[in-house]
Amino acid sequence: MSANLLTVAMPKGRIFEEALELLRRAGYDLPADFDDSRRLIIEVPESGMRFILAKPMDVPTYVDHGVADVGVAGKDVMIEEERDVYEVLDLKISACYMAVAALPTYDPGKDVAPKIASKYPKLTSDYFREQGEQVEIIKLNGSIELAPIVGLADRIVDIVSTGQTLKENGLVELETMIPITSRFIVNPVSYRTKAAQIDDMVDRLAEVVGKGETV
Ligand SMILES: Nc1ncnc2c1ncn2[C@@H]1O[C@H](COP(=O)(O)OP(=O)(O)OP(=O)(O)O)[C@@H](O)[C@H]1O
Ligand SMILES: O=P(O)(O)OC[C@H]1O[C@H](OP(=O)(O)OP(=O)(O)O)[C@H](O)[C@@H]1O
Repeated sequence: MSANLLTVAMPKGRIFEEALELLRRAGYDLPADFDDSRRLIIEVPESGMRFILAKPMDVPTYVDHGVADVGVAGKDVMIEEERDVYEVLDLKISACYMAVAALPTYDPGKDVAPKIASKYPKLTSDYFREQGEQVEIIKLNGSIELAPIVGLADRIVDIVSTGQTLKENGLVELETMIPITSRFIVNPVSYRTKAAQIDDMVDRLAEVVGKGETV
């Protein structure tokens, strides 16, 4: 791998397509078959970039360790991971929010230490500590809405986008917690050693994000 390329950690999955579109609108000439394979490293030397395709939750880890110079990560992941990276730009893509939900029959005053299921144990723990409520957190890796239905948890903390998953599983939202969008993140050392390349990328992205707002 050539060392002078800017390494960009991209989240696979939901955010990927929107992030790719943003990069293209920012003037990066990315191959049409960019996302058509199982390759995890894609070099685009003509744009001076190398992309590494990671699980969304892992993007800040790659950037923190400096194996990626920059990356794209959801605000949810940034809060949960607490990595030593700079969050330099709100890309305003993949918007959703974090919420507390439960079965409609659930009585919030009932339990001393209610069980809260979530994929985000740290975010959940911080939130309830700030609320002054003692809770027991049950970490799950997905299908969070299942937990209250089968009696594993009293409430859940999860991402809501359209609200369809809550609705189809008969859950109701109790509290809206945090609005989420994807962020452009930078490794602090890279920000010094590759300042020109990174500043240019931030400027170009900021330009299209700004334009997007007025459409
Ligand atoms: N409806 C949504 N559900 C989950 N994440 C969403 C949603 N809308 C936007 N996002 C953003 O997408 C990111 C998650 O992407 P994605 O669901 O592809 O990955 P994942 O959670 O690792 O999924 P999986 O474990 O199913 O592979 C979140 O960090 C969040 O910022
Ligand atoms: O409000 P909605 O538009 O329905 O989106 C929210 C749902 O999408 C995500 O789940 P995902 O599809 O990533 O599956 P998972 O439960 O396995 O994480 C999230 O965890 C919610 O369950």
